[in-house]
Amino acid sequence: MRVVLEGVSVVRGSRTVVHDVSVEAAPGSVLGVLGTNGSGKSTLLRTVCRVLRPSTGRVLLDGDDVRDLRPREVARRVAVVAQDSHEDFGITALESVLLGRTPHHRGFSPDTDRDLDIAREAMDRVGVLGLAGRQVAELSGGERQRVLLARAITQQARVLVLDEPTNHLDTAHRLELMDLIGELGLTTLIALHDLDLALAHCDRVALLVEGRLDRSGTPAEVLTPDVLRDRFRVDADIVHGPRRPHLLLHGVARPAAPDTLTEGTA
Ligand SMILES: Nc1ncnc2c1ncn2[C@@H]1O[C@H](COP(=O)(O)OP(=O)(O)OP(=O)(O)O)[C@@H](O)[C@H]1O
Repeated sequence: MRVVLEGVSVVRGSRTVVHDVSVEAAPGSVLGVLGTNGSGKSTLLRTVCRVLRPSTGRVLLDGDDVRDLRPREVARRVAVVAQDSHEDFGITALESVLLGRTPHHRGFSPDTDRDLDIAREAMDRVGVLGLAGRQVAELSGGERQRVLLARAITQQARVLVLDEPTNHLDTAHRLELMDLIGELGLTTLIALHDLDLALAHCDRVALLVEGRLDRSGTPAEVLTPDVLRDRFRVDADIVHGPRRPHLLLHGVARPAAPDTLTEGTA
């Protein structure tokens, strides 16, 4: 499914926090949404699942404006793993994952054996089947994050929206999650702070700066040493390892010397 954002602006409170962003994710591709804290990544992603409405512009799912789709239809097309979700207390991990089947039910019909099979298979794929009977409230942050991913897979949507899904994960689970996203073959929009993961696992990336699209392209086109210094305040290089490119971080970029800053203004 193709996801197209056309001139999307979003107002939160009294401020416009996303300005006129146009970006596209091709069917089955992984689009990384990058930017420093507060640059508007979560806000932009929330327009795709219609949690937030653009004040101007539109979001198209295979050509259909999400505003014209009923909530159930949006949920059938788009699965979301939000940042630090605190829902689901008082239920088990399996019950939480089964909530992913809700858009496929009529009214309050009970879960079927097929729903259970789909949920268990997703949990197995994400490596959390062993947690099925545990209370969500008792899980670690990383375990809960993986349960939420299993729920998103259980939803069987063709678009996956992930807001910082690697936040709580240890190194191996981070890499496994990014590999799994690739294997799922869904159109994926993913907000990431880990630029090394973005470099290796995204087909394209969109860089937001203060709510505006600064640039987009392949990770190698966007994540150049100049952009890393100017937009992320880090000194870094891209190095090519045997299996994939890596971001080699040297440290925080030093601010430009005062004489450089005033150059040309005297
Ligand atoms: N409910 C709200 N009301 C007003 N402003 C908000 C609200 N939620 C977020 N903002 C502001 O919108 C801007 C973008 O926030 P957003 O959460 O989209 O950024 P982000 O890039 O996802 O940040 P982070 O990397 O820190 O998660 C920020 O300046 C934030 O303070």
